[in-house]
Amino acid sequence: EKGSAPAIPVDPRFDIAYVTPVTIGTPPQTLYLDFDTGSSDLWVFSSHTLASQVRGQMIYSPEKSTTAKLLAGHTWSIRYGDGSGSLGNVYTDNFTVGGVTVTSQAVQTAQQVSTSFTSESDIHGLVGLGFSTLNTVYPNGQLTFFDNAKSQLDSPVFTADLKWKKEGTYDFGFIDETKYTGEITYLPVQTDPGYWTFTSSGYAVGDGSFNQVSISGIADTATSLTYLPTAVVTSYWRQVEGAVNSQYYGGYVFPCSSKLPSFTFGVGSANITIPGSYINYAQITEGSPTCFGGLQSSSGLGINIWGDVALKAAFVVFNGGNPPTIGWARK
Ligand SMILES: O=C(CNCCc1c[nH]c2ccccc12)Nc1scc(-c2ccccc2)c1C(=O)NCc1ccccc1
Repeated sequence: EKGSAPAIPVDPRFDIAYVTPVTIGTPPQTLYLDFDTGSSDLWVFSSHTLASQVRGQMIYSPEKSTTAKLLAGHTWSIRYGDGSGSLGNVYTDNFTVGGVTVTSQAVQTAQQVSTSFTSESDIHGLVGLGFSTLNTVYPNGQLTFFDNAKSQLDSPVFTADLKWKKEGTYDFGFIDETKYTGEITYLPVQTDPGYWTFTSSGYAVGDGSFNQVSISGIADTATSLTYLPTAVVTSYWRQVEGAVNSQYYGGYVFPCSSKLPSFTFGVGSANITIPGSYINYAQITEGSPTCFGGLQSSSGLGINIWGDVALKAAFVVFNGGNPPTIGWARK
């Protein structure tokens, strides 16, 4: 089996996230979910979510699905690094994305969500594509959609082809050769604690010299920006006149009129180049002459995150084989 589904940017002004249509239950209920390689819970806005915390999101109503089954005595609660989070109960039901169906997928129904999720009416939940060890369901952890689907896929892989301000795709079970140029470079993945963690071989700013330095970080489709070590990020923004690391705005800001240099990162003996335009993330407020950078320091996080700003410059293969590996190609 194999499938393909669109990755639709939530806000065409700036790619804060990408959502993908899925159907849950019988008869099928359609929701648009954020596919997330940086976590492993599949949770949705639901008929159980506090009404005051729902603002236009589509919801999953298990009571309207003839195939929904409550996973009695199970609950979940997740907290993301940005302080956002959600919690609730668990059902199993039919879950389909891009034509691939898992018949008894654990679907975590939210009873409560934090304000950042309430305010994002285009995101109706998340589909965790990290390793199932990160799943928060208690007392028994549940498998991700990919772990459940793996055995029925032609190949135990999924790929991300995210695009700048345009619709991209997630493919399941196959690698579409038309989506990339040159070769795919595969790297080993550290699966502990459960992220797709790999080590980049270094970086270059614009057409400057390449700095050979190992940068261990996670490939995260649901983190908008890219967070790298301070030394790397400082050497990038030093090339931009007027760029400052603003305490007030919580990161590097710069004059929107700047022409930003590209950022190249090493993957084995190959490399991926992020065009400067991808690193001009957004005006700090509508109409402001000051813009917020898409490349920020990871020093406050304790982890380096290759988020959408980096991923959308590449074709990325998440290989769930034994051992798992991650593949990068230019496109
Ligand atoms: O959680 C995810 C992926 N799901 C995000 C879902 C989500 C959370 N608000 C959302 C809002 C909209 C859509 C999806 C989400 N990735 C990881 S791995 C490690 C960290 C981390 C650990 C410690 C400290 C910091 C990060 C994060 C993290 O918190 N990223 C979000 C972020 C990272 C930095 C800054 C802001 C956000």
